Amino acid sequence: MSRVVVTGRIPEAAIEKLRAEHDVDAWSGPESIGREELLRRVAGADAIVSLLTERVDAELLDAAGPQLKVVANVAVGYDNIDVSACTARGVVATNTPGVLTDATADIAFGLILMATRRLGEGERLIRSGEAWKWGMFFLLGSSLQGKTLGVVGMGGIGQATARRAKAFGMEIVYQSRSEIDPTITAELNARRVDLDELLAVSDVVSLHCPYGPATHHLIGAEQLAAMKSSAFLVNTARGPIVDEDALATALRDRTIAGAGLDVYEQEPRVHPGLLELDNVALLPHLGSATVETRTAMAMLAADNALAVLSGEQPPAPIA
Ligand SMILES: NC(=O)C1=CN([C@@H]2O[C@H](COP(=O)(O)OP(=O)(O)OC[C@H]3O[C@@H](n4cnc5c(N)ncnc54)[C@H](O)[C@@H]3O)[C@@H](O)[C@H]2O)C=CC1
Ligand SMILES: O=CC(=O)O
Repeated sequence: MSRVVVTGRIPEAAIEKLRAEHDVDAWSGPESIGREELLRRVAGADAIVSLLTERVDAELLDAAGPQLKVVANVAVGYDNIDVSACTARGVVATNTPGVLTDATADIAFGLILMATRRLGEGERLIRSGEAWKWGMFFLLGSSLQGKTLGVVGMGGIGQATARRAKAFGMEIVYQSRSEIDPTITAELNARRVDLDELLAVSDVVSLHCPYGPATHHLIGAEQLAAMKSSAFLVNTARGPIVDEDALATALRDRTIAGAGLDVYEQEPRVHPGLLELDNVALLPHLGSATVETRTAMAMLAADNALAVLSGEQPPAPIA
């Protein structure tokens, strides 16, 4: 029997699956586990099932000890994990791709609608108790039909967001580091462009690339200035891909028309400049937050951990 440490609350079905074979120590406190407690608990662990709020770095891996075999992140994004530090210690790192693709694309498209149709503003107005009535020019937004969606990072979630946009009558352009299956781009009638062209031609720019040194502040003042003044920026990827200071300024000065955000540079802190603005829709990192999706993510993370502990190839290794 191996020792499995789970760093936060995850669906019970996944805990039961792990418990059927191993000794499981699952953090179940109402708050996230503190760093000191985490460092203490991982000592002697053979597997760590981690949440994206936990930093898995050399310090944590060393605190676990040389018997550690696997870090199974319950997320597709793994910018919280130092993968080279894992590799250097012979620890397999895994993630949960695929199972959260549709849920996250739904939130990306929800933010596109919130931003372009001013849904948050309308909701806030009703709840404020202020008088309102239908008017020809009341809370006018922007239509999506015939407009262009620019997808930055045409992986699983980028493609699923593009599919939704196509159903809304949008044209698709995309920028991606890797080659995309031509049958998918043909189905979406999607045209590959570089970032400069994408920013210049898109009415909505939606970010779906991973976060890392190559994408830190990929969108800053210069890129925002290169967008149409009528365009919207949507970020469901990771906060630090966007320079939030620059975004707050661009939204305030109407360099761009609006934005929709699910992720933030210093989560859970939201840039105070954004909180003051009406032309940005703000969600609290809800991308994969459905019962079905979170269960599927936790089960995949459990399968990843169990496979490595049995000496098998995990279903979703990071590299
Ligand atoms: N808001 C939320 O709750 C969620 C956020 N995410 C974020 O979405 C990201 C994408 O997830 P998936 O689509 O499943 O991953 P994926 O690996 O299928 O797609 C990522 C795509 O980005 C491309 N890419 C990598 N570097 C790039 C760069 N510098 N510029 C442009 N494209 C680049 C890759 O080639 C790949 O096509 C995750 O890394 C995660 O950070 C994922 C799930 C939920
Ligand atoms: O942000 C969520 C993820 O799975 O990545």
